[in-house]
Amino acid sequence: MSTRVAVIGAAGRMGSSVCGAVEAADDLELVGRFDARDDLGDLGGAEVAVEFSVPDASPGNVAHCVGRGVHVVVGTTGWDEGRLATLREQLSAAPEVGVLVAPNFAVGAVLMMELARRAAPFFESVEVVELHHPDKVDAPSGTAARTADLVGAAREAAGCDPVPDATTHDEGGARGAVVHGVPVHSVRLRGLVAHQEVLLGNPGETLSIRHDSLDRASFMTGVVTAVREVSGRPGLTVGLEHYLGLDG
Ligand SMILES: NC(=O)C1=CN([C@@H]2O[C@H](COP(=O)(O)OP(=O)(O)OC[C@H]3O[C@@H](n4cnc5c(N)ncnc54)[C@H](O)[C@@H]3O)[C@@H](O)[C@H]2O)C=CC1
Ligand SMILES: O=C(O)C1=N[C@H](C(=O)O)C[C@H](O)C1
Repeated sequence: MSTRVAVIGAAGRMGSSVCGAVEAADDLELVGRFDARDDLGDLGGAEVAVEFSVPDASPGNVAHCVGRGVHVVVGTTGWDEGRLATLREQLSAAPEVGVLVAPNFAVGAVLMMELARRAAPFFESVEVVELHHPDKVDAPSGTAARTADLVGAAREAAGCDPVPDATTHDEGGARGAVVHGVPVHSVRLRGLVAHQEVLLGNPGETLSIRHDSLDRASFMTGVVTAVREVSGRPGLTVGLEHYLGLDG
């Protein structure tokens, strides 16, 4: 029996790739493609929805799915703590439904975040540089925000000092955004897809942890894995690492 899948944001860069990946999988059946202004209705009878739209629309779309008992795999950015708390409440009324919110579905990016989290307490300095195609509407990227959060929390738990920085004049914001005490810099450049480097420094040494998504194919294995597993993981999961056994 195939799993019936709907894609929300289906006309977009990610949504159209996901439609192709679902169609190519023998055990999945694409039953609905939805984009802006479409009525999600019964989601074409889907058991699982995949949501790659825009940050402002994603919470409403996910709530619609949860309200109809449809499991959801969410890749859209913008899921801050407030939005996640609201989703947890919605899920408490539908305890059988599984939702995965993952800032990045590329296996290498998940490993980059985990390596950065583990390395961060051993270094005085840490900064994140994310680089993306110029059609991206949000900055910093969801991956960079999540990385900085994980790194900041790990440093806090280890009792690290704040990253050293003598800057007193930065009228133009050249030192970037600061997320959980970690400077984050965003580059938008034609020709790029999705890239990130975590830079760590100590006296006399640096460590760079870099991941490059050269094609949206990099996200599809993670998305398809999540579609297959989400119904067996009720409640809210944040991060693909939990589906890959990297959370132990
Ligand atoms: N988690 C991950 O691994 C990845 C996440 N992303 C994120 O996924 C999101 C989408 O990225 P792209 O596909 O590159 O953007 P895109 O702009 O190509 O596609 C977004 C699509 O959503 C549609 N849309 C707008 N409002 C909608 C609504 N109310 N309901 C349904 N659809 C609506 C748009 O018409 C468009 O077709 C972004 O937040 C991006 O950061 C992107 C790549 C990987
Ligand atoms: O918009 C993109 O392209 C991407 N968005 C996600 C993010 O903001 O982290 C994941 C990946 O970086 C590609």
